[in-house]
Amino acid sequence: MDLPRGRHTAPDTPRPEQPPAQASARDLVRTYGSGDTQVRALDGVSVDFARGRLTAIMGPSGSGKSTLMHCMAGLDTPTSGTVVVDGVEVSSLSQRKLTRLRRTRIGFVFQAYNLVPTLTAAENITLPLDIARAPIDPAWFDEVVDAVGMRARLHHRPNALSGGEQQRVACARALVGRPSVVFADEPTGNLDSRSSREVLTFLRRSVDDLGQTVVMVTHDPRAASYAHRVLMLGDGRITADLDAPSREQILAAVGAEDDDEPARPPTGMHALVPADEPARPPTGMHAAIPADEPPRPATDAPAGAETATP
Ligand SMILES: Nc1ncnc2c1ncn2[C@@H]1O[C@H](COP(=O)(O)OP(=O)(O)OP(=O)(O)O)[C@@H](O)[C@H]1O
Repeated sequence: MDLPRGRHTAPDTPRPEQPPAQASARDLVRTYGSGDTQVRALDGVSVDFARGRLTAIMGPSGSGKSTLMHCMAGLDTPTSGTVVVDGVEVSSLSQRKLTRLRRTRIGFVFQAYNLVPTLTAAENITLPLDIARAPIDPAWFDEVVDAVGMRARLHHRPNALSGGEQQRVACARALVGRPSVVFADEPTGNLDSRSSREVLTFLRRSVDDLGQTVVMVTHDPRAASYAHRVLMLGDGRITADLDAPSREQILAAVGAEDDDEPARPPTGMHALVPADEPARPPTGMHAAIPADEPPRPATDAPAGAETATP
């Protein structure tokens, strides 16, 4: 295979330095349609997503990025091949068990934030757990909320939040159930560069500081440079596998020009929290949810809370 220059390995080469896989695909094929119009969106993809790593998936439009992620997350069914998430073979599950897996083991972040407009930020964050009737760990809720810097905005509804803030709420919602893997599909696609940096910094910190495993589809080399690893797809196959590439290496792999964007911001879990944000209250998450708020029907669940959709 003709891989781009840089630190790379062939896709199927064992990666001894990697921690154990949290999610894997073997010989994944996904075709759509039949006959002359059949599209082979995935053409035999085998990949391991290591635990505690941020992996970016890049590639031209139509190369199979979303299809790969949807198959990994149990949102699409492969034509052949296997997907294993957290030791469970996703591709063999019944619909009921698949729904349960998505609710409890997988977090989602989409380009469209998919927040429920009638709920506050705090309620949106806990929505998947509420629908799944799963317990909420107040300390973890606090940690996630502070990590995304949304402490001062917990009572706001989405229409009172900026796009970046809404996406940070969506990130917190994806993480609050401590999923095995978070799948993020173009999480910065609707954001300006500052908000993108905030969301990407959080996603990277969620891996480095909270031990999360994140797989992110992106078109943006700058976004991909936050990843520990970048996979390139082309025509439904993995064409490059880059370890901790620089933005220059990513740009070379995608054949794009550098646009001189400033370097990534300083790291640090709480770097996102504005300096003027008030100190967090001593109480746990229940202080964040108004007592007079009516219970939410399960039908409110947006696509982003799909993990919790019955
Ligand atoms: N539901 C579907 N029915 C038919 N064809 C599909 C379907 N979903 C995806 N495809 C086709 O499969 C191929 C891969 O699509 P996919 O959305 O995975 O690509 P992508 O790399 O995510 O593209 P983009 O960057 O534009 O989102 C494309 O040719 C697409 O048209």
